[in-house]
Amino acid sequence: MAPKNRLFLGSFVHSKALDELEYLHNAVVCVDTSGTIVAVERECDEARAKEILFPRLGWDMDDVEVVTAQKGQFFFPGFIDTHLHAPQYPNVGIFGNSTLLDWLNTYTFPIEASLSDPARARQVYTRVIRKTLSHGTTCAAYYATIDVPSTNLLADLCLAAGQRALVGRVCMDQFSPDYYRDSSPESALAATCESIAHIRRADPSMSLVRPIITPRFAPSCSVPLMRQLGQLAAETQLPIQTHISENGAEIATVKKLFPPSATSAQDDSYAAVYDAMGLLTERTILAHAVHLTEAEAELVAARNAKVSHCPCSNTALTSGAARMRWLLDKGIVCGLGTDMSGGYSPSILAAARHAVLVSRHRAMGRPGAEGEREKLSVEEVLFLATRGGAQVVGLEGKVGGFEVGMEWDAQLVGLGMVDEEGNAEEDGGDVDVFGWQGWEDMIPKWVYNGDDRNTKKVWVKGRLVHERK
Ligand SMILES: O=c1[nH]c(=O)c2nc[nH]c2[nH]1
Ligand SMILES: [Zn+2]
Repeated sequence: MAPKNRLFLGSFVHSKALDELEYLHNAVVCVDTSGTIVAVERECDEARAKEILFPRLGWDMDDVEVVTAQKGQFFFPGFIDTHLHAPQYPNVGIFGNSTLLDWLNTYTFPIEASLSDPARARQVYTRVIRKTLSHGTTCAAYYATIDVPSTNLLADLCLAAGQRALVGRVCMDQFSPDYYRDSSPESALAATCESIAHIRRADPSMSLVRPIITPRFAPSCSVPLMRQLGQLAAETQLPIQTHISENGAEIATVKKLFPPSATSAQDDSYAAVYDAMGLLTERTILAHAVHLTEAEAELVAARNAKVSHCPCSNTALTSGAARMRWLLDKGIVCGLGTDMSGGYSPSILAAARHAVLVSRHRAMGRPGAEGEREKLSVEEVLFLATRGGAQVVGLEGKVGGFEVGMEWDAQLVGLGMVDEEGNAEEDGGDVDVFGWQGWEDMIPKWVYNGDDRNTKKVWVKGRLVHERK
């Protein structure tokens, strides 16, 4: 069915600034057939929209779909997951007591290698896309595997399902098992180019799905491979994603594998290695950044590289508690990542909640103003989940908020309004709200207790891509 112009009515909530949400009540948002927001009007209803907006927009009165947020419901921008591994989805929740390097060998490389089976890849990727959409993730920066056909399949499936995505074929030519490793830098580069070409053919305008250059992390990439990928990024201007400073043993490995004599880097720090390889750019997404030194953070900030904060993963793998306030104070653009399956949850709402809690753990033991400053607020983590994420993936101005000219990537959130008999009027999951509670109460209740039961409908670029039955 051809898309219609759409009129969304009700309450809209989005980030205005890092620490400020904006509430638009009794508002309307008009979205045209291309999925672009063409009008936003406060204190307006359907009749008034038809009277004043439709003539201006040249819209046919009788050919518009109307979507109304009911009591206890509101529209919120779609979440952006700035870091996750699609092939690891079957392993969510499975990590035992492992830490990064043994987790990779025990759990992660075997599951990723097994996805060269096309039937399994289709099954897992179909599921991970549906699952993340059902949690309100309208855009995801995916790592696939080293296998080209299944990486391409992931991009195709995102496109078919309507999920906005960056899809990266993983590069790794060392420090990995024989059964799951690129045979040379040249073959890794060729395979990457093959996948890039496929994704570009699949979505020539890159309106929904884009390729992303993906050196797994420094330890698993040789110097020649990293250099070639850096060159490719410079030539193509494509984004890059990788991991940085997640875990102590990993950092020690980087120092051992990449002395400045091998890289011509200014020192043996993790960030300096990427910088010397041409991989630290304004289009680079660095996952974790838990243990960056002062000098490294300055370098990341100077290069305007972005950070994906993955608090569920960092806690699950006992990697550490990222210093988010410190990174933000340096002006480093940050977003949130589930990092499935280092992270155990497909939900960015869960990542947001965990980001708040990790920041409180950082605050403990730091009495007074210093500790207070560590704490992230609900408003801040919702910014990271939406507008911050959009900046991280290079889509700021296009998604992450409700302004004219932006695309309608949104979720309809529904909370459980409790009636006078104590019954919740609709299935609000664990989020019961009472009539006397205001929006400033409802939003934190959603962040702390919400889940996919509250995600009623999800749109990407105006297309309805999930509806909770
Ligand atoms: O969280 C992580 N997940 C991974 O798959 C990975 N590979 C290298 N480093 C990693 N960190
Ligand atoms: Zn990761």
